[in-house]
Amino acid sequence: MASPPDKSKSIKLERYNSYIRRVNSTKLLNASSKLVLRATVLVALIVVLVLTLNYPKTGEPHGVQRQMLSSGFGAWEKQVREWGRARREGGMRVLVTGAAGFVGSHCSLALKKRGDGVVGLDNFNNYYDPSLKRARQAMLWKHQVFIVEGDLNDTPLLEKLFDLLPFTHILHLAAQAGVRYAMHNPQSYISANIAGFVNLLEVAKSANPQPAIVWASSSSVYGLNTHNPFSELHRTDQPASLYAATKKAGEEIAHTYNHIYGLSLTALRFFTVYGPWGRPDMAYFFFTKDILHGKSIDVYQTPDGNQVARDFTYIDDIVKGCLGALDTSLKSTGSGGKKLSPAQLRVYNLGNTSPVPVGTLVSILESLLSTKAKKHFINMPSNGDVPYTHANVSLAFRDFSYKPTTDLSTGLRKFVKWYLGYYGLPQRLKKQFRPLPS
Ligand SMILES: O=C(O)[C@H]1O[C@H](OP(=O)(O)OP(=O)(O)OC[C@H]2O[C@@H](n3ccc(=O)[nH]c3=O)[C@H](O)[C@@H]2O)[C@H](O)[C@@H](O)[C@@H]1O
Repeated sequence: MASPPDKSKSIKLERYNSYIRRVNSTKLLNASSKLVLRATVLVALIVVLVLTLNYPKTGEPHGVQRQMLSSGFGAWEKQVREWGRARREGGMRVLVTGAAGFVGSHCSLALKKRGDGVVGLDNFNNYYDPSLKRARQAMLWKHQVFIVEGDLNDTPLLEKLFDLLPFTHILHLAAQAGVRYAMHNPQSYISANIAGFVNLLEVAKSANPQPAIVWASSSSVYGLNTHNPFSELHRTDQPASLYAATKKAGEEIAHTYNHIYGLSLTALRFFTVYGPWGRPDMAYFFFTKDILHGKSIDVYQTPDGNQVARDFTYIDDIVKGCLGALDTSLKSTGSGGKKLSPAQLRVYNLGNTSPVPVGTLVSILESLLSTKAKKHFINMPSNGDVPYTHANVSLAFRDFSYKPTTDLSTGLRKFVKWYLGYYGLPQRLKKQFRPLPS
C-alpha cells in the first residue's frame, strides 16, 4: 500500500523553492541596477566629454578657460590689457595671430622690444610638434607677451579681445602652412586660411576703431608663373597647390573687405622663410634632423634633371619687412561696419632675391653639421611644389626700405646653432662633432 504523501515535506520544498526564487530575483535586481548605474555613469562621462570638447558654443572662449582656471578668474583679461599696452609714445597695440608660430613669435618679440603693445593668439594645433610652440610661448612670456589660446574661428573670443583692447593693428600670421600637406588634409586649409581669415575680417570691420591689417600671403601664389623674378604685377591665377589657392583666395577676400568696409589691408608674400625657432615641417629643418640621425633625405629635381631652387629668406629680414609694413600701413577708414572713404590695399613680395638650389642648401648643412648627407635624388613629386621661386622686392624697398641682408650660409649657420642648442646632438655624433665657430 502506498504511503500517503508527506505534507510537511512538500511544504518545506515549496518554501525552499520560493526562497530560491526570491534570492534569484534579488540577484537579478542587483545585477540590473548595477548595469543601469554603470550605463548612467558612462552616459554622464560622455556628456561631460562632449561638452568639454565643444566648449564653448557661447560665453567664454575655448582654451582661455584653461588659462582662467590656472591663473584665477579675470587674470587673463588683466594680462591682455596690461601687456597689450604700448610702452612708447605713439606705439601700436598689435594683435598677432599665430604668435606661437615661427614668424609670429619673432615678430611679437621684435614689436615688444621696441615698445609696442602685443597680444598673441594661437590655437597650438598639432600640425607639428606643439611642444616647440609651447617653448616659443614660454620665451615670449618672459618678455611679457601673453598668448591667448584660441582659434581664429572663435567669434566670441575675437570680439572679446577687441572689447578688452582697441587694437590699432593686426599682424595676421596664423594659417595652415605647408605646400605638400594640403594633399593630406585639405579641409584644414579651408578652415584656417579662408574661414578663419574671413572671421577675423568680420570682427575687424565691426571694431571701433577698425585696425589696419598686415597678413601673411605666400610666394606660392605665383604657381605656374614662368616670368622671372616674380613681380607683384605677374599673374597669380594659376596656383599649383590648394595651399597656394587658399592664400590667393585670401588676397581676393582682402580686396573685398577693403572695398566694402574700408579696412586697410597689406598682404606679404613670404618666400620660404627659415631660421632659428623654425618650422619642423620645412625641408631645411627636417634635412638637418635627418642628416644628424643618419637618415637619407630626398632631394627633389625637375623632370629635366635640374634641381629645384628656392629664394630662401632669413627670418630677421622677414621681421624687418613685417614691421616696415605695419609702420607704413594707413588707418582703416570704416566705422560702424561701413566704409567712409577709400582705404589702403597693398601686396608685397618679401624674399631674398637670390634663389639657391636645394642641393646647395644640403651642402651647406653638411659642412655646418660636419656630416655627409645620404642624398636620394628624385623627381619632384606632383604634390603642389613648383620648380623655383625668385622674388623681386623693389616695391617693398620703395615703400618701406625692405632690403634682405642675410645670405643662406649665414642664416643656416644661425639656424644650426639654435637647433643644436635646442635639441642637442645625437649620441653617435658627440665625439666627432666640431663646435661651430661663432
Ligand atoms: O614660400 C612660400 O610661400 C612657402 O615656403 C615654404 O614652402 P616651400 O618653399 O615648399 O619650402 P620647403 O617645404 O621647406 O621646401 C623647400 C625646398 O625643398 C624641396 N624639398 C622639399 C622636401 C623634400 O623632401 N625634398 C626637397 O627637395 C622643395 O621642393 C623646395 O624646393 C613653406 O612651407 C610654405 O608654408 C610657404 O608659404
